[in-house]
Amino acid sequence: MNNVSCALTIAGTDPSGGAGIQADLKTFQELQTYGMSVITSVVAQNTTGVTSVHHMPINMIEDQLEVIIKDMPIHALKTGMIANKQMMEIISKKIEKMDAPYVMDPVMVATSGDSLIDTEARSFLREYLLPQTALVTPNIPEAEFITGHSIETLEDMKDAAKHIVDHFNADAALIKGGHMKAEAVDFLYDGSAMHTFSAKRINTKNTHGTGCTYSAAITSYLAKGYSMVEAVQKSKDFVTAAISKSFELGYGNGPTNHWAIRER
Ligand SMILES: Nc1ncnc2c1ncn2[C@@H]1O[C@H](COP(=O)(O)OP(=O)(O)O)[C@@H](O)[C@H]1O
Ligand SMILES: Cc1ncc(COP(=O)(O)OP(=O)(O)O)c(N)n1
Repeated sequence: MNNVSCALTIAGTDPSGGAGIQADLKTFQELQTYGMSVITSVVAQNTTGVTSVHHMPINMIEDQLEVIIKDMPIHALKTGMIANKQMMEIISKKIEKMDAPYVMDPVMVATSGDSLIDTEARSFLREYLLPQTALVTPNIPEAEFITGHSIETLEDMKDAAKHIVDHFNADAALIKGGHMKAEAVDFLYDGSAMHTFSAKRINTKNTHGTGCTYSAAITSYLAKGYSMVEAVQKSKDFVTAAISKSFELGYGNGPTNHWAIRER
């Protein structure tokens, strides 16, 4: 009987290696979790932006999911880029068959400003996928879209986390503060308590894939059996270290460094 923790990512690709499936699998490996992946879209992008996108046919997404469900243990899973409603419908159906905590990274716009999801899918994500989540991890713009409220202050962030849990039935919501000017502080509401995770803001442009890395780390720790609060705290430490040791690669927002913290 293997005692390895297995994590699944359902997301798009990033050939530059900083975000998407590539960032997720690097993070799973760094955190000693067996990583598996289902590709939703092939994205031609680098640290400066997105050139083109090819969406997988729905039957290809369904078949990738089915071959994993039939054969492999899934101890936790995450979703990243899911570009349209048809993809969300089939992914939602398959997640129902997985008895595992589901972390949603509601990827909508890349750091470069390029949109990664259509408007119909944004609404479907809110109405149908959110209630299936153990945790949703929006950044400020994504949380503003989900709640329909503007977020200017730390109190607004806390209100948004509570609103998402109370009104959209996510089990927990983690509002990430990278887009705020102050410290890098995030708020987790788990249905009963508000938890704060903060770190010094690091002066860098290398934040390509931070959200992907963060949600993949949380998925790893959940797969390993940590509680939600423990998983978020350990992942916050991981992503902060990754940003602080990020590489100067590319002419745009460079990638974070996934071997910043290695648990031995
Ligand atoms: N310059 C920074 N210094 C330290 N932490 C940061 C910085 N930018 C973002 N973070 C942290 O990285 C994580 C990702 O947040 P954010 O960048 O807001 O999400 P996304 O990458 O999805 O836009 C959060 O924990 C956030 O607080
Ligand atoms: C395929 C794919 N998924 C997600 C992203 C988002 O990455 P990035 O643009 O760096 O934004 P954060 O991870 O920091 O939220 C992407 N670009 N491509």
